[in-house]
Amino acid sequence: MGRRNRNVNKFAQRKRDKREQEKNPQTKPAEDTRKHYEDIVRENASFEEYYKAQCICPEQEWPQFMSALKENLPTAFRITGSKCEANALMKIVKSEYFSDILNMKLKVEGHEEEEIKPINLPWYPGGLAWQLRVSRTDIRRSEALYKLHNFLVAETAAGGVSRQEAVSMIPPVVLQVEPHHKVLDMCAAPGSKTAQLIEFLHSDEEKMPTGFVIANDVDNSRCYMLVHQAKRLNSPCILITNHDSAVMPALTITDPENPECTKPLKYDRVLCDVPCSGDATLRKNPDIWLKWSTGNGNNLHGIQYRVLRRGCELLEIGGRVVYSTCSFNPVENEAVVHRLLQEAGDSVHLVDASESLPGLKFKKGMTYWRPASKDMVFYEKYEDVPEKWQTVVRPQMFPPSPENAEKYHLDRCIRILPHHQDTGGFFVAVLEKKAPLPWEKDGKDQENAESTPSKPEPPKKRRRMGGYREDPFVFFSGENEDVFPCIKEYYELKEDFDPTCLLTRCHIGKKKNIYLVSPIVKDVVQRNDKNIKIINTGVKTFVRCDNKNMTCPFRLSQESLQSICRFIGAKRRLRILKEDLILVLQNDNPSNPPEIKQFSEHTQSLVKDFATGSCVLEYKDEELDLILVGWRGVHSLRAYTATPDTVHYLRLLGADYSKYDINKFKKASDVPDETTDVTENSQASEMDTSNGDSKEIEEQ
Ligand SMILES: C[S@@+](CC[C@H](N)C(=O)[O-])C[C@H]1O[C@@H](n2cnc3c(N)ncnc32)[C@H](O)[C@@H]1O
Repeated sequence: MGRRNRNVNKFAQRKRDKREQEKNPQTKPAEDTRKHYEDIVRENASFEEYYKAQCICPEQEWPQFMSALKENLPTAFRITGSKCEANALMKIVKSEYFSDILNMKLKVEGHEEEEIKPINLPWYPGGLAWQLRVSRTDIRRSEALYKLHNFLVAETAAGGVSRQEAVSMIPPVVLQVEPHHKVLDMCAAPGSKTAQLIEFLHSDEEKMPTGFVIANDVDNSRCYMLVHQAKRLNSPCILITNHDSAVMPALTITDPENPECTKPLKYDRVLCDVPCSGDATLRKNPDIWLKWSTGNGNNLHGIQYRVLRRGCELLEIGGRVVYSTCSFNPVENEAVVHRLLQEAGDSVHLVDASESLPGLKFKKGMTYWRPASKDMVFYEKYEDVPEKWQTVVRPQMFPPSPENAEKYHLDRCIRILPHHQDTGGFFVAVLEKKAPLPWEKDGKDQENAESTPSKPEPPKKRRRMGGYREDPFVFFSGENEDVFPCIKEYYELKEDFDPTCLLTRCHIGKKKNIYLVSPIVKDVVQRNDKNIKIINTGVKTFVRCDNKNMTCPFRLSQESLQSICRFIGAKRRLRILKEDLILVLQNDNPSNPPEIKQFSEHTQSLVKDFATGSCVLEYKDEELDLILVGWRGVHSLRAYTATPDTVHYLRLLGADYSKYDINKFKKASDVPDETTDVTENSQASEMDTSNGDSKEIEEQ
């Protein structure tokens, strides 16, 4: 897995906003909505009454709770990518960015001067996550912080940093994903937690994980946000599906002990980050102050329970489910967990996950609460609920009786309140499956059937599925697949490379892009693509490039270089010096690449007998181990990187990238001509986001 990314959906969003505005001039443009957010009065009497009555926070902390909730949310981010790149970036962050702002105070409109003070989140593995005491908007609007802002934007685009709310990072941490785990993310879009799951899956960088992540969402258009996330992380071990997870079909895989047979796919890890009222995100989404009502939580309890229940059914015995929401409401939280525990008997237990979150302040889960109807009447027991509310306030929403409360250990749930450590609020519960669920034991459940001989699928009625029809996933048949022999020869692919893990997205016609998946993902796709709508899988590996100076019609793509590099022979690899790598990166204009005579003697001698065409550029020192897609032209050598990646590598190499580091507060006339903005205002970076793919190959 590597880092990489594109800004395309931001660009596309702006286009959509513009089109929407043209169609419907009443629609407020995004900037207006932001202004409107600032005008919102951050108060809601029902919200206060409801949560005071639930005792969600100790009485003496109530003022701090409410005042934290009314503040804007601090910025948080994680450093991502391979271990050596993450370590190098961490050093740069601390020395170049944080040293500048450590004692800086920022005057934010309408507030006292604020210290920015970066805080390392003690509970995040590897110390890779940080929080700054200023909001995203404050960073964007402050000239004093323009370099930090540029850094965050460019590294987010390059995949070196992920901006994510601090508390939202918790569920993947407590899920404890390992490289061999089969993971299901049931409600995954837009995918910030999926990204973490993939990072944990790839924690052993030496090997391709034997596990995988299925990222699912019911909303077809939101599934494309997941595609964007997956592309950023370049993993061949992810599959994006589009289904209602409350009725997620049981998929099948080949039984490894009996390859002639299939068995039901059970997951080792399941994340249920369910749809919720979102009232713990009030700091980020102040419009919730305007529309908050008890009805929201009550209406969501049912779907939240069904998703969790299905998650537990699909879980392997011994496996772990994490249930999370960004809501404070016990009806959406403890009540859902309690309902599941009650029905599951001894087969599912709540786990105390606090040890895996050292230094995190939180409140233990509640064992008592009172559901309320929309008119703010609170009920002690279901029998008190008037008939007209009985379909809304359901019996399963009530807490356990005092004599039963202890056995469920609801206090093992974790509730984070905004004043605990100046974050958003959050709820998380970790459950383990100890035995089959009571309704799985009767043997009637087909999904639990043992290994069964695989037979050809009977023709099925094609279900109508939402959204566009996806292109097919067409796997290579093997060594003899028409284009494979020339690829194998040109890149000297090793014998252990399995060509059947390559696929294209068309049955007929010239193959254009060739994608790679891991063997287990191939198995899941091949066995199930008629049972579930698969939106996307595979990482772009070879791209058609019919070029007269290359004997193979396919060049490498940066996206899968981390996965495929170990199979590529010495014939197509160039280990160049630091100064030469800097030279290609600083001269990334495809129409004017550096000529071979400009390189060091070392590199010139390597290139002398090196055939023209696509290749791997390698650079290694005590700290860095970089691989980039390159192109050896007749007279030139260049890297095939998109602008954010170019900046990322120059930054890691300690080279000059000032031409990209624009101070947008300066007048255009003050900025030298050759500068190229890589911040979010730059159309250049947004368009040029395809890892160099959009740049035509020059040939001399
Ligand atoms: C809280 S968001 C998930 C956030 C996501 N896990 C992340 O970290 O970026 C809830 C998601 O659940 C999806 N959703 C709602 N009902 C669903 C269902 N029945 N099955 C699957 N997904 C559902 C929504 O479309 C939404 O994208």
